[in-house]
Amino acid sequence: MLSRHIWIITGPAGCGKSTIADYLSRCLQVPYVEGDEYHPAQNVKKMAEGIPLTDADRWDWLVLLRQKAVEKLAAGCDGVVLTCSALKRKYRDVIRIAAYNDHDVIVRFVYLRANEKVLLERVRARKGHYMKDSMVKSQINSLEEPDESEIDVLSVDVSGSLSSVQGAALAKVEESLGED
Ligand SMILES: Nc1ncnc2c1ncn2[C@@H]1O[C@H](COP(=O)(O)OP(=O)(O)OP(=O)(O)O)[C@@H](O)[C@H]1O
Ligand SMILES: O=C(O)[C@H](O)[C@@H](O)[C@H](O)[C@H](O)CO
Repeated sequence: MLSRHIWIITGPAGCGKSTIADYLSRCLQVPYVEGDEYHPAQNVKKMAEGIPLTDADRWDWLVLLRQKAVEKLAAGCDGVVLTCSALKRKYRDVIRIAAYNDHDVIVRFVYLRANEKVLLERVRARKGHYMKDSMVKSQINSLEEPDESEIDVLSVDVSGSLSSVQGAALAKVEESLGED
């Protein structure tokens, strides 16, 4: 059987996860699961009040996102694009379990790398979203950037224009598809 990919688009608030996930899912012609839609109401309420989530707040949500992605593959899709901040290594490990459970599944992270200044600019420019710029600091404090030991991570610098970031992300995904 052909391997099927979970492309998980990660990084802190404002790095462009939703924007890049939408683009990649259209290019790859696979469905897109928006992780933010699966936060329980109490998580959204906390974030909207400027209170960072804890590990305990995120745990069930991460397991649910893994399940949603696996369900798409089980339904016959060749792949799925999933957005999830996955700020810490142990959160990424929760998603990696999908590949341990089923060896036909390949998990690849696309980490959207941005400094605090870029994140603040993008969150401030965005209208009508519960995640305000006051949360960027806590996102960065929680972030454990993937290092070279996490060989399933494709890292993309997102400080450039949207079209350049889209191109760079797609190129890394296509290169990875060729290797897988
Ligand atoms: N490369 C880019 N250049 C300029 N603006 C961008 C770029 N990428 C994304 N944006 C804009 O930055 C804002 C944040 O992007 P987006 O909502 O996709 O981020 P996100 O990581 O999904 O955020 P969150 O985790 O808070 O939902 C949006 O207004 C988006 O249009
Ligand atoms: O783990 C987290 O703290 C959350 O997933 C956040 O990253 C938000 O979901 C996202 O930024 C919404 O704007």
